[in-house]
Amino acid sequence: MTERTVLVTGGAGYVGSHACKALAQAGYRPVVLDDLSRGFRKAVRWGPLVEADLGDAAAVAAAMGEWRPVAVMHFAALAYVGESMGDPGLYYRANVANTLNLLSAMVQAGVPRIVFSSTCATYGDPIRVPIAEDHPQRPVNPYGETKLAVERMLHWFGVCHGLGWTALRYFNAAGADPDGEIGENHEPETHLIPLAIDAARGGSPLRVFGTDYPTPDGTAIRDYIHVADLARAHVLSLGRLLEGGDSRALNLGTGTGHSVKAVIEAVSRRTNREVPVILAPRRAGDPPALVADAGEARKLLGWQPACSDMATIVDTAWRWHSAPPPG
Ligand SMILES: NC(=O)c1ccc[n+]([C@@H]2O[C@H](COP(=O)([O-])OP(=O)(O)OC[C@H]3O[C@@H](n4cnc5c(N)ncnc54)[C@H](O)[C@@H]3O)[C@@H](O)[C@H]2O)c1
Ligand SMILES: O=c1ccn([C@@H]2O[C@H](COP(=O)(O)OP(=O)(O)O[C@H]3O[C@H](CO)[C@@H](O)[C@H](O)[C@H]3O)[C@@H](O)[C@H]2O)c(=O)[nH]1
Repeated sequence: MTERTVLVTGGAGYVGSHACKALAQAGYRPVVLDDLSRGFRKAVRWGPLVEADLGDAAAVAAAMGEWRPVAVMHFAALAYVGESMGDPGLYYRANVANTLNLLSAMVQAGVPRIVFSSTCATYGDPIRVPIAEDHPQRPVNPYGETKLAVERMLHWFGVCHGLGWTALRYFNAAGADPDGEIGENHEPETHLIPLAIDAARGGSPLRVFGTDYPTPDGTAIRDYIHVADLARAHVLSLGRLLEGGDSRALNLGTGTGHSVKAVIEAVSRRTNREVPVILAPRRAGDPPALVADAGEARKLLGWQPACSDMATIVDTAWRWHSAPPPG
């Protein structure tokens, strides 16, 4: 076992690359395993890249044997709700079957701990807001269902193989590295804040999906959590597992909701530009309001969001989208 080495699947992607930076700053060596299908070679800056598909069980087992990590952080997944509704099989293969390859390789190599990217999409349409970890999990799309399947898989690998795990249920990841080294880069981009910024810069007008929600201004409410705060929570979760902390799921959010309209206003304020909008019908599968009760993460990890106020989220995202570093 190489004490400070952490295998980071999906470390060339948005959240994974920020976690690699936080790991390196905390003295770990992040080894990224990514097939670059939706990530970027230039985002792998804090350790080596193993270019491999998680679907290739032999390659995953070989990486585990070669690097002998003390733990795995598992970000690699497909993460578009709409895409999952069009091709659920794709999502079961990418998110469930591939994770089975990963967990099997971990058991075989004796790698005892994993921090997993789960999502508030495992809760489905909330019956209570803010949403705590004991809220019923009834996903309303295959994406959320596959993430829940992995949570159950982790449970049974824990019971049967002694695997230690933390499933971090993120709410809406947003923002960019405050130093401007990395940021959000999805192709196609479907997320609200980058699309609002693009609209402010003269791109396509932003479509506001739904103005008839039962919310104060009629638009949907989400809990936006800065990607650097997410990254820090991963490092704290890893530390907790290394110290023998129990296996569990934790919500990561701020506890404060922002409507689509409020986000647009924040982008407009920061950029000093108008955000052209088109009012559009609701997007299928979008609940009216998702807000986290993240009290457990605060208590167990000693974690506090530090840069998740909307002005900082938009400021870091705007700086990244205005001046991505070359290379
Ligand atoms: N972005 C959010 O708001 C959000 C919210 C909740 C949960 N999550 C979860 O967090 C994780 C990261 O999300 P993201 O926004 O950074 O996504 P992303 O698409 O930016 O990153 C995913 C990375 O995984 C890699 N990958 C995908 N399939 C692979 C495979 N078969 N083999 C190897 N690598 C593969 C991609 O190349 C990419 O680099 C995902 O598991 C996602 O479900 C994201
Ligand atoms: O062009 C757009 C895009 C989004 N929205 C709205 O903005 C809000 C946020 O949408 P988006 O940024 O697409 O995030 P979510 O659909 O909430 O999903 C994200 O957050 C989930 C957890 O909440 C994760 O599981 C997903 O992976 C991640 O994509 C929603 O109300 C959307 O309807 C618009 O009005 N117009």
